[in-house]
Amino acid sequence: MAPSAEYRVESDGVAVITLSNPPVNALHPAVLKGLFDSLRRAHADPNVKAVVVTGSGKNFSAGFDINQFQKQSGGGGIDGNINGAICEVLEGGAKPTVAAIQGVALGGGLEVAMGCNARVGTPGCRLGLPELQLGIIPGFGGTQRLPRLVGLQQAIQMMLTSAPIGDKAGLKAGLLDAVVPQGELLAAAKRRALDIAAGVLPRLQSLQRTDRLEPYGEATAIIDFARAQAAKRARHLTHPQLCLDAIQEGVAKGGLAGLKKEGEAFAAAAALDTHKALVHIFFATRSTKKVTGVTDAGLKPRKVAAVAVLGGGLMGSGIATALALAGVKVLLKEVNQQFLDGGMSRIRANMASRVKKGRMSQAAADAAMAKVTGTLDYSGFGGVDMVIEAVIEDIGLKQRIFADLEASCAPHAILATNTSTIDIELVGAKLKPATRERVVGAHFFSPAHVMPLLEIVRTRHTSKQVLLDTLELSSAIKKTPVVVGNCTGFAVNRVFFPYTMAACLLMDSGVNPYQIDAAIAGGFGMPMGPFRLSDLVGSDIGLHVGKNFVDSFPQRVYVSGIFPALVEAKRLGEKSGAGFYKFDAKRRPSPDPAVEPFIRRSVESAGLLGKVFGGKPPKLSQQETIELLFFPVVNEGCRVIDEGIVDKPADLDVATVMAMGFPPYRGGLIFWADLVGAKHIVARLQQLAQQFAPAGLAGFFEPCEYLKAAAASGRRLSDGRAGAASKL
Ligand SMILES: C[C@H](O)CC(=O)SCCNC(=O)CCNC(=O)[C@H](O)C(C)(C)COP(=O)(O)OP(=O)(O)OC[C@H]1O[C@@H](n2cnc3c(N)ncnc32)[C@H](O)[C@@H]1OP(=O)(O)O
Repeated sequence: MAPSAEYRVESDGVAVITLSNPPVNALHPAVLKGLFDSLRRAHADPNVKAVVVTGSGKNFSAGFDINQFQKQSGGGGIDGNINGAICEVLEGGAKPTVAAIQGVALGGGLEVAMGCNARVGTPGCRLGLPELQLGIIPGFGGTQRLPRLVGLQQAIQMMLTSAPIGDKAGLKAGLLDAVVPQGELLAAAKRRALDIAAGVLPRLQSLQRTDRLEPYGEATAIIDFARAQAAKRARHLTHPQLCLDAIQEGVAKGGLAGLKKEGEAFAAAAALDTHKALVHIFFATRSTKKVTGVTDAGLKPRKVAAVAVLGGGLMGSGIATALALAGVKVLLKEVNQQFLDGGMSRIRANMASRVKKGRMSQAAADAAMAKVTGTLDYSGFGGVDMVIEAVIEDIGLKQRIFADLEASCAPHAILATNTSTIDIELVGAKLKPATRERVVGAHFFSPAHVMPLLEIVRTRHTSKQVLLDTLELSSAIKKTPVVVGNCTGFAVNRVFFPYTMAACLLMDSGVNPYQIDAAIAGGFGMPMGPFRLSDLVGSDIGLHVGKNFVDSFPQRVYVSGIFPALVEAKRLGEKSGAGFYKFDAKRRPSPDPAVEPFIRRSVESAGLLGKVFGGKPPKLSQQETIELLFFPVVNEGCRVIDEGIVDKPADLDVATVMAMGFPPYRGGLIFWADLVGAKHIVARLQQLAQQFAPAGLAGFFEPCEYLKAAAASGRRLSDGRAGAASKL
């Protein structure tokens, strides 16, 4: 159905304009044109007394059509004409306008609603201005009208957090004038529009209102505070400040001046790489669910209603929590009563923590907990649609478990393993060929009920139906899935291993690890630096996982002496109270002088100072540190693309943002690498390979063929490699 705005005049003299662009009525230019043409028609028609604007289907509108940002540069072609039209024909035309809101009214959608003279909502509707999440600011007058409707304090909060509010909060704040059941929406909106036309209710224009705005001194203090907060929380981002500039101008000089400033600030934000990166992540996140040859194969996903989870440890209990929260029946199996009780209480604690944080009610937590049943044997396994095995990383144990599953489960049941290191083919190696088609990797990230990514690992045997069902389950439990091929580390851990290794290599060259952390966290924008992360994960885990990469890719690893030494001294990180950092009772980290002897010994045994740097530790700028750590990661990411481990390069962007904490406003690993440029990355890696060759470490930096080919041809790394043999 082509995007449009439908127009009809009803017998009571109300013109109903319906925004129509399924599924969310995004404001495509054709919808906007239709809206304004219809409004002009209504104002010119003597039979029309008032206008109601609504959306087709389940939603009012999710805002401006984000696809336009990718098609056109400079903010998708948004200009002052739209704001002019909103003022003239929506807010201030001859006939009053009322918005009838169901579902979402977000971004430009809410801005259109705020341009109307009143708003009627339905239970469950969601109202918000999430533009900052896309690296832009509201551009259809939202920076001016929202503060005038709900007050500056709440408006700024809504814009800076991008978080929508519901119908009750909307009514309380004054954003909605009434909330009525869905079936009465249109009638109630029409009645209100006719009452305004008849002068029974006042005709309010949001842009002219000042009654909800705080007094000037207070308003300035609120804006100043918001600026300081935004500078602290989003120090790499300028668009929150641009948003506040527009708000401030409106408060100081009035709504029309504010609108003008909003237009300038919008254009400035739209020109930044941040906006391009965030729009890329928006679409990339949605496109991971579309897997070539799987989701386009004409198969129907089967519902996974009951899942058995094997192992109630940290991962198993987290997975069980995620499933139960989504209403999936869970059978939790452990080897003895003590372990089972431990697993059940971990799930209960996960639920309790959500209740404490106000994220769910106690009643909802109880209902979710009631979905979980504990067991010590396989007797109930015949009734489940899927099993997720989350026991320790022991190949023999896993093979035995999968043989038991083959015997105990129904012939349709999906048999998934949550391994992060073991070859999935090996896990299913001893099963019948038909059973192997049902074996898949379901790699959750810890804590599994919190982390948003799920790596779905397919083997050469995994059937398309099993992949489709697992994708469906992943959506049901609100995880973003990335389907990947089977290799050591799959996609996420595989691109991650050179990161920690490069950090250690730099430390072993004599660079202070706290300085490295500062460059990567504060400087680049990762949630924490590699050494702080190592303390979070645990040096014992790091050492264990690292061995897999040393075995699989010996030609391009760096093995530091620091991890075995830390593990031996029981400096395991946060869980033992000390690692690279020391931790207080509240688990707050601070640099620890006691780790210095460990570092000194590691530097001495590495011998890099002498072999590579002539005895003097290198003095690297922040940028050089970032390049030394991330270019090997990009290099490995390119190998992952080249080997067909991911379906498309954008999947790696989503995976690195969601699992590694790569800053979303940099667009993910490969998007960022393209902004830096393959040519520069190759040149720098070659230079590093040469520099570290005397220590036998050229292979750690040597750029791969995919990267070199892109640098030579000028192709973007995110274009993927046409014709590459895919493992998917
Ligand atoms: C000038 C203005 O100030 C500028 C703007 O308005 S910018 C736009 C501001 N609006 C937004 O940021 C809202 C973005 N959308 C969302 O948050 C969510 O999509 C939603 C809450 C509306 C719905 O979520 P959900 O039900 O999970 O469905 P979701 O998969 O996200 O979206 C359904 C489809 O609509 C598309 N879509 C959602 N919002 C869209 C938009 N504003 N423009 C274009 N397409 C959009 C999605 O890409 C997806 O397409 P697909 O099926 O082809 O993958």
